[in-house]
Amino acid sequence: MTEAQHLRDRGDADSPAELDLDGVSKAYGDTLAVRDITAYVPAGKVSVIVGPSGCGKSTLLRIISGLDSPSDGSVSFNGVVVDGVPDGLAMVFQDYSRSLFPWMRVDSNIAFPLKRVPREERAARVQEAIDAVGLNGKEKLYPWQMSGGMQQRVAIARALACHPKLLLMDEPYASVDAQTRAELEDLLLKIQAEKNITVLVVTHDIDESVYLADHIIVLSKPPSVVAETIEVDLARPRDHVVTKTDPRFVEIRGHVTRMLRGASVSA
Ligand SMILES: Nc1ncnc2c1ncn2[C@@H]1O[C@H](COP(=O)(O)OP(=O)(O)OP(=O)(O)O)[C@@H](O)[C@H]1O
Repeated sequence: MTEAQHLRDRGDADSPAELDLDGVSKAYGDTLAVRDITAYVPAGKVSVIVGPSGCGKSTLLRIISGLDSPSDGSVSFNGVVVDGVPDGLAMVFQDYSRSLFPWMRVDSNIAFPLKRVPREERAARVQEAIDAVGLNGKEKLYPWQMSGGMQQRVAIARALACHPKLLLMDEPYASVDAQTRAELEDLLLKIQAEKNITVLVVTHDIDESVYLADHIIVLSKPPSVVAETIEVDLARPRDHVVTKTDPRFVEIRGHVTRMLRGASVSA
């Protein structure tokens, strides 16, 4: 068996990551933000977390990314308990204006996390990421010379250049207009299918959750638990008109809406 095959069999090479959340709780002083969250994020799929405001979605992403630690329970990344930022994880935040460096051009912003990668490979990865998000010709612009949607493409390209096995996205499209949001949703689905990455998205937008997801993790009111995990059995590739008029889409959207509005998401 070659080294590459060995690594791949262990899930260490190009294969997407899986995540296991086992009884995760997080308290901030006297405030219990999440309690006993047990959930599975399968490899090579799009999982989406939805829940009422303040239910601890961002807290969970911080714990998964190793930026914060749980008060109880654990998160495993490919079977290894997370106790720091795992290799193979990249994150995209809502606020691109704070995550991109305004004094760096697009190509330098994308190359920034690749400092330890040899120069030729770094250039190839930057080009590959630019191609993936359709930023060709914009390499030498500064972020402030671009629209919000284009800036978020830069942030996504920077994450992709790291060749992530898991892409975490915290409300990634909450700051762009509806048309751009739809384009970026399709871009994410295209990239996820082409590159076979595990994607975990937090969103407030119920339409977006159903449109993107293979499965949706619905959190309850705080202190939060998993109220339900919903398998989204809609065909891929998805399309904003065809998918959103599918009776199954309407049914799942209605179910998630009722869960978020109703008593069924009470803890
Ligand atoms: N660093 C912190 N210190 C103290 N309390 C915190 C901290 N971070 C989050 N919290 C509290 O934990 C709870 C969950 O917050 P969190 O931001 O994770 O929820 P959320 O679901 O992402 O919220 P929203 O939907 O409004 O974005 C809230 O009560 C919040 O005030």
